[in-house]
Amino acid sequence: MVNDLFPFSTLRRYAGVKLVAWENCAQDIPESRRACRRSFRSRSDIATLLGIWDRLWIGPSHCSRDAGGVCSVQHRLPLPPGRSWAPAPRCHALPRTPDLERCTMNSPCEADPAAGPLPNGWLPGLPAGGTYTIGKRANCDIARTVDGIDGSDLVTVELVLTATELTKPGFVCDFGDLSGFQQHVDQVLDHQDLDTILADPTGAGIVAHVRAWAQENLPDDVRQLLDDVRVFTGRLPDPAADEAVRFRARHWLCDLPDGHKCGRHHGHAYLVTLPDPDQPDNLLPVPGKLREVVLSRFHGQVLNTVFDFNPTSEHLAAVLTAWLVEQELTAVGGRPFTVRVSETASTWSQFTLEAA
Ligand SMILES: Nc1nc2c(c(=O)[nH]1)N=C([C@H](O)[C@H](O)COP(=O)(O)OP(=O)(O)OP(=O)(O)O)CN2
Repeated sequence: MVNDLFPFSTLRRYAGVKLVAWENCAQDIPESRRACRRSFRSRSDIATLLGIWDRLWIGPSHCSRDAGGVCSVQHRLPLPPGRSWAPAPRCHALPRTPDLERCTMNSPCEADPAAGPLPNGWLPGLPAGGTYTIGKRANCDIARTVDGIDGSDLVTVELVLTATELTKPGFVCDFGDLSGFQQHVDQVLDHQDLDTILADPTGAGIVAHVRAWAQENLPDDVRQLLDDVRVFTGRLPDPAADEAVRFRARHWLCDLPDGHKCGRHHGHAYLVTLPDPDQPDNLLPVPGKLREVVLSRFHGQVLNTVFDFNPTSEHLAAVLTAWLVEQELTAVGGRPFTVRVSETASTWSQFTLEAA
């Protein structure tokens, strides 16, 4: 009967990969809220799974066969009459699983013989004291006159927010809370002649305009975190090769409102840089050991399986800062590095350890 509902041939397709399932998730089972994660790998595991199949939720939402490390069945099992499915557990802390099969974005899971023990001290955990800073950028193409000369250009406006305590796990505030900023720049400044819109169309005038908008329009709790408004003129240069580590990885974020796009399983082309603590617009060369650890441990991975915390860019910046300290790698003057992690062209997060 079980085989009719969920043919063994279907299961066999997954026999070589790690199968993740959550037990006790059916709505009519009292302990369903305690989503209990189980892994099934071998044929005999799958026999066990068949034995308890009607108590399983097998999750389609976050993992896929090529997801990197954790793979799960893509469809729900049919239920016997009278049983109903609970909603999929949206977020679950997966344990750190360094020895999982490593999957690249383009190839199916296969064991990586080179994946030895994790580098010494990895992961150090999240540091206790320090400052988290996030930035959200919006671009506008503008015409203007500055000192009687044409000053038309591409202008990037950046909101900078700072916190020493994260409000929700991993967030200074959700970048989504700043979406009104992007809309304002798009609607009011972008593709406009600023001479007709602002009393002062220079960088200082744009900063004053955006600061006033932010004071009036950001949600109260977000406004309190606003530290700076910055304006850059012209195309921003790409960091030099030795000043950045680029990696691609997948994740989903917990503690976001229902329907938020970042709660879905998605991926980013990440950029890790080390701003000079004295001159944040200058980047320091990335130590080879940091490059190595980021590429070997993050690239092509599902970050939720690498960390046992919400893999926001703030958290990534913080653990990398802590790791550099643990490795005794320091910035100019022997000070701890500040690490910046950027998920998208318009967002970044960085962490600076509290001065000892
Ligand atoms: N404080 C944080 N908030 C969010 C993070 C984060 O790491 N820290 N991450 C995300 C998502 O992963 C998302 O992909 C990036 O955020 P988003 O604002 O949506 O950035 P975009 O560049 O895609 O901006 P759009 O204005 O939506 O184009 C969410 N929040």
